[in-house]
Amino acid sequence: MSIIQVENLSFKYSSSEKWAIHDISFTIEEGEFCAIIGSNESGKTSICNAIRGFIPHFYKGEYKGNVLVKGKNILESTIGELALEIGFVFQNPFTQISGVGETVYQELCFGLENIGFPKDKIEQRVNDIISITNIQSLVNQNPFELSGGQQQRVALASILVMDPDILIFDEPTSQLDPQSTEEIFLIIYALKKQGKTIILVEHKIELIAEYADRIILVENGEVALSGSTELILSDPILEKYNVPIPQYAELFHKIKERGIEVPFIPITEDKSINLLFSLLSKAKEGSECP
Ligand SMILES: Nc1ncnc2c1ncn2[C@@H]1O[C@H](COP(=O)(O)OP(=O)(O)OP(=O)(O)O)[C@@H](O)[C@H]1O
Repeated sequence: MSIIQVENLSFKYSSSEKWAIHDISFTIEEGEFCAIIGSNESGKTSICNAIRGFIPHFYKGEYKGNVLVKGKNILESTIGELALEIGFVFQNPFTQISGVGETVYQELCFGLENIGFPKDKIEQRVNDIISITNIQSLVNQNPFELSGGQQQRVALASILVMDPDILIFDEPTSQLDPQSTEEIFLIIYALKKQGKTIILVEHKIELIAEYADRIILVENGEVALSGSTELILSDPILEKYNVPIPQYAELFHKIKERGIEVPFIPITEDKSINLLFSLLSKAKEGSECP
């Protein structure tokens, strides 16, 4: 059974005339890293909100279809119950930090204390997450006095202490510099390796190319394309949806246009280098022929 099943889902916010999500269906498998891409206002955040249950529990409007998480319809769970299954990391870490504690450490303990997690196990859990998110040096600081990148790691840690099986990231690095962005992606990838199911909304196509297993491309509230990351991101059709193709794929399309035979279009640095070496050694062999 798929961990997430979205069946003929449509949603129109009560304040809007337009369907934000229009009759979409897809499934996400346990342990999969799925990126949701698409142009602005295409419906990416609304889909995440629907999986997390914010739609229709918090955002009201016209709702059709079903979202099942681990086989259970989200309409049968409260937002609080869904929080134990699905962690949601927002664009702006500031909104995510509760501020109940004066230090990062207290902030991280808060969620667990709130659900009555055994007191003797809190310390171990919190310390594990501090190490995964690499925030050892921040534990005694006030979370509101940290940089954006540090705050995002604390926000992420506060979600991870709850140990949800599914993690949704909605443009988690849009306000971060390249180094903090890379750090967040490395953490997300480590979580995937631990078996978490990851859903990521992100515009940074090179990072999606590097890390995601699968892509769902959304346009006007509908699923326009869905498939493996390599298949979707190597296809120039992406530009029709205002999504750039990765620079490596673009380069190899140009090489192909010049008449050089290219066996496949790579989307990552590693695969591009390997392919380049193989093309060069073929060319060398050809030139050495008598
Ligand atoms: N709270 C809301 N109330 C009313 N309409 C909304 C609300 N949130 C989103 N919408 C509308 O729903 C549609 C889809 O928006 P959504 O934010 O889901 O798209 P998105 O692809 O995540 O956009 P972006 O990339 O710009 O963040 C848009 O037309 C948007 O104006």
